[in-house]
Amino acid sequence: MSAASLEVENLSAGYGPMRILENVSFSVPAGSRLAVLGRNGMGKTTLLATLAGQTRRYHGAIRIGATDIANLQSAPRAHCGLGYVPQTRDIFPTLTVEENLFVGLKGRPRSALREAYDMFPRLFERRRNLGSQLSGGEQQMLSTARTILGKPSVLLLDEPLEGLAPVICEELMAAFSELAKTGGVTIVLVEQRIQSALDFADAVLILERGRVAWSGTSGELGENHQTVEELLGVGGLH
Ligand SMILES: Nc1ncnc2c1ncn2[C@@H]1O[C@H](COP(=O)(O)OP(=O)(O)OP(=O)(O)O)[C@@H](O)[C@H]1O
Repeated sequence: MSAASLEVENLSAGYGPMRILENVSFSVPAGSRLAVLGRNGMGKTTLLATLAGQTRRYHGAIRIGATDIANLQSAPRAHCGLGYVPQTRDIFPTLTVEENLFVGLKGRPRSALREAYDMFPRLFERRRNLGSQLSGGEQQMLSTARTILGKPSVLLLDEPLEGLAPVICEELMAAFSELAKTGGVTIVLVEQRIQSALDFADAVLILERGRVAWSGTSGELGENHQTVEELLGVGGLH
């Protein structure tokens, strides 16, 4: 699939009766990169999980290109081009790296595995290792590569750098940037490392208690120290 736009309109969602997101609206043009920022517990993961169809949606539209996917279950959303890499890095620990990647092929030929190995050469080196034998960074690479093999047009990444050493973070961010440049995919990134997110993204959305508190370009936020301090609770970018 090629990159598609993502449009979210008046989205309210939560868990059972507990409303977390309130009237969230934003749009991400095809092929561009949005970073979703916010302090802990502000609804970032809930937003991605809602886009992926894994929470209770009260109302609102979610469009990939011209298709409204809001009433679809998770699996058909994936068929419409939505790729989701959750914070939990849902890999299969008892399968090898290569077997994990097979799951992502979704009917594509085995030769397509080359795309995953080109993106993350470490996975090729460890292709016969079990998922449980991978480091945190390698698990993140595997989870991302498996999703990418499904050729999503919109890719949701939830805190891919969490708990990883700086050198691995750089490796991952470089791979994501390369993917965004050449892979024909629209990317929504939830990240705590603000500077990494700003370096990566074209546009930024800040969530505060489940609502959009600020949106603009990465450049605008980088210069807006007051907003960074008020909404992200940090004195400077890191
Ligand atoms: N499965 C769940 N059931 C009920 N409430 C939940 C569930 N998951 C999250 N919440 C609540 O929803 C709110 C938003 O949580 P969410 O994980 O979306 O925030 P976040 O911005 O991603 O936080 P963090 O940066 O800490 O990961 C929090 O108050 C959290 O306690």
